[in-house]
Amino acid sequence: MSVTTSPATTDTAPLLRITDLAVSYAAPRRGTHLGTGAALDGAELEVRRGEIVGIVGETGSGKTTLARATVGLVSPARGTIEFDGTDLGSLRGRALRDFRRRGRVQLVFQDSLRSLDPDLDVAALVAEPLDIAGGLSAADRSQRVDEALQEVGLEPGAVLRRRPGQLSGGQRQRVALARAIVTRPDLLLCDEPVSALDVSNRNLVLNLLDRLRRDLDLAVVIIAHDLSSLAGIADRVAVFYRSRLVEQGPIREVLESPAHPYTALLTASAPSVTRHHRLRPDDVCVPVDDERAAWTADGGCVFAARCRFAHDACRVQPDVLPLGPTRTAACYVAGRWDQPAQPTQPTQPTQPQSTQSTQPA
Ligand SMILES: Nc1ncnc2c1ncn2[C@@H]1O[C@H](COP(=O)(O)OP(=O)(O)OP(=O)(O)O)[C@@H](O)[C@H]1O
Repeated sequence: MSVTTSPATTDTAPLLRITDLAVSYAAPRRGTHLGTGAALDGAELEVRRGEIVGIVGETGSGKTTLARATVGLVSPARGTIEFDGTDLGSLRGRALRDFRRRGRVQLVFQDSLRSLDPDLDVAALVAEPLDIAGGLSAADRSQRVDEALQEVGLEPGAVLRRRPGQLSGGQRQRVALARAIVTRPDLLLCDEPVSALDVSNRNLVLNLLDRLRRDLDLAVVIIAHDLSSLAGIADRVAVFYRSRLVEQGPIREVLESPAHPYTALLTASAPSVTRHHRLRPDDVCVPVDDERAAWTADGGCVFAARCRFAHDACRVQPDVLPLGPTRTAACYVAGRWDQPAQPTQPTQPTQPQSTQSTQPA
């Protein structure tokens, strides 16, 4: 697919600002800190109108939890989620109900076959969020449904009376998107929107998301397992590992010179999207080390067990530190893996060197 450039700039205020977000599905065990068993710990994210931000990380790293917390499906244990200047955690009662009803933030679930009610036809599925919002005449409601379907490239007459089981995977994903945009949201969170699709449908859906953010001035968050589905479409990327944000920045910079060893591992595992360096997984990873795995369990760096560059300092989880105006990483040796880690001090903010020059011998 075509490579896009960011229409959003960092000068504009973020539509979504997530700060120090922590979520735990189970109460922390006595005497342990939240990090032990937390689904998400200290997540940060900013998303602007017209911007696509990718969230990438391995299974269980907290990506879906971040999206679920943003739409209020799980409650944070700590941190704030600010949307268009409002702290969503401060909303109560009627204000909260009104916010949810308006559908300004929509989540497209990972599996459209399971998330769409199999007994409803497309007309009812797409109209449902409008019915929750209320206030539309039958004619307006039907017009909005038609418009949303056309916007995602579906001919209303051909699909309105079909049920999810009578649609192809690509069509179902489009219906899920039509349902999400029918309320004219400002922010769309898409959880693995293309992971169940074949390559041609993947590109169609990714291109569609790209067009929607432009046509509708949407802020879009795309959750993915792999960098390759984000490379051609996202403006920025946030990388998660084991409930932690380990790196974020403009996607081209992150791909060309990953600062965190885990990001480097991801890029090394996706050579099709990183023409610019010669990293191999073994350059950043070692077989899991039990001793350093224990560091993680005791509050150390979440990546220490696999990291070729782990150092004594990594017994303490590094904070997310700025590497430049638009880039952060949580690593004591971010992008400077050929230099010794500081035993007690985190690295000072610095631009990562190009990966070529940090290539381990
Ligand atoms: N409803 C739940 N109850 C208990 N634990 C949960 C629940 N949902 C997720 N978790 C746990 O929280 C952690 C983060 O899960 P999450 O689904 O957010 O990760 P993810 O990065 O989206 O994974 P995937 O890519 O597989 O969807 C995992 O350890 C997971 O097992």
